[in-house]
Amino acid sequence: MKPKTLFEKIWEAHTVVEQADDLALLYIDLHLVHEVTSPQAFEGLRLANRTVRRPDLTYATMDHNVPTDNPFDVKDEIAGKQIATLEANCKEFGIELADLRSPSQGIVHVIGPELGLTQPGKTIVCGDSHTSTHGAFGALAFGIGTSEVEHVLATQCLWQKNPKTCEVRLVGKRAPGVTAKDVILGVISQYGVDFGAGHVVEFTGEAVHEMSMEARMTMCNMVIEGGARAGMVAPDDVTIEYLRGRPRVPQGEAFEAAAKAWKALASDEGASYDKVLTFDVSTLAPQVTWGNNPGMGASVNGTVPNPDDLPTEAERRAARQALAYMGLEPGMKITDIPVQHVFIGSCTNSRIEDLRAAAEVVRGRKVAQGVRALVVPGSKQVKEQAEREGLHEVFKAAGFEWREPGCSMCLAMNPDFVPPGERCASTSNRNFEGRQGRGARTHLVSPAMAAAAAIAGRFVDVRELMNEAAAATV
Ligand SMILES: CC(C)[C@H](C(=O)O)[C@@H](O)C(=O)O
Ligand code: SF4
Repeated sequence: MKPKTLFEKIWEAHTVVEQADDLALLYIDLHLVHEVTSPQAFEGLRLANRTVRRPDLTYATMDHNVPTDNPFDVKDEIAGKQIATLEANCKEFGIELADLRSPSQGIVHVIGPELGLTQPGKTIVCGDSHTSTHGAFGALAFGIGTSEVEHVLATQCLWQKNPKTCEVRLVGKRAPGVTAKDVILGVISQYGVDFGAGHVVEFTGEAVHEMSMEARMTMCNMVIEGGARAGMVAPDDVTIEYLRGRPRVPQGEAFEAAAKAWKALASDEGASYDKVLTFDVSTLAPQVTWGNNPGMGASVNGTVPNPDDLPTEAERRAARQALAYMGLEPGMKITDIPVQHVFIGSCTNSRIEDLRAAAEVVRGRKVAQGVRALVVPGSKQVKEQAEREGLHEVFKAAGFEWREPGCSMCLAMNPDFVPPGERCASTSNRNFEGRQGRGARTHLVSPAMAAAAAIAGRFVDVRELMNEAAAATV
């Protein structure tokens, strides 16, 4: 039998019918829904007098619009309407909803995995581009548009063009202080924001299998910023142990049987990909983006590039425009860039491990004068866990604000935003113009690097602070 990739196995198992021109009708195992991209989809169902085909495979939450200081105090009219509409739609169509009072509420890509809804081998969709996050479990997970949301609600199926496959082989061992966020930023900087266009990426190699599920999720979350359709990691023991005992996974014997099937999903020896890239993580330093796409990044101990040095006219033009927007000079040291805002949160980096890493850097230190720093846990469960571990006290004692779960400052769709011309060290995934507010200047970093920037008031190599901490404990 021809060896198959993880992607091919899932794709074939879910193809209901195929069309000659590379189109397949896929069965969808899990449909996640949030308040921003669902209202018209439900309206479409109503107008056509349709019901939701599989409410039991559909799960909704609210995250984008929720104010994270007081979730119940929604002042914005559109936000309030979208939240109320989701509530009404879930009731009308019989869909389970993690609403603002639910202990399960949080960012859609954080709660799917932690509830165990996300499982290896599933096809998972959501009207949201960062649905790729769930691929960390060896699922085929991708974002869809609102008309597709309606199609899946009505039929539980979706037409998809057969994508190509791309292996991103991670080689070497990461140095301490270099995180999954740095790896994915490094990959996108090296291979460009469209390296994955038309492809489903599978991360392979020891460096990814050594990673925790949280770290794998960070990588798969951001793979779409490299243009990919989805990201995946083959299920292994780390995957199985993360899922064991979660509320929505099979329990007991059934779990063991499922685990066996999940492990068999891994790409077969000798399976081939349409494209193979390798990335050496051993020489990587913590990354900081300086521009307006996630591929415009540099090592923290490097400099802002001089646009004149770039190879193509298009790159030179893009870099000039980015530097003008970002208010940066060519050749300046990354560590000379000051920050006024620090945001630790988003579906990229708001899980418990992210908060632990940031708290480790912050412990016993103070946020620099003039810096506003926010920690926004990705879900109620992350928040509770962090509070059980006392992380909130570490953050608050240092001068951070400790918030309720939501997308928050990741995008300016709720009251948390960065004012024009001000700069933010952000653990989110997009640094586009205006992403965190009109005129806001976003620098993407890991949670540890964001925490270090909060303490120093500028970008610093977090490894220096880690050494200090280590020295202090000897
Ligand atoms: C609002 C939503 C449609 C959007 C997305 O699809 O990604 C948002 O989550 C984002 O990160 O920009
Ligand atoms: S946290 Fe940011 S990237 Fe993630 S779903 Fe929310 S807005 Fe999109």
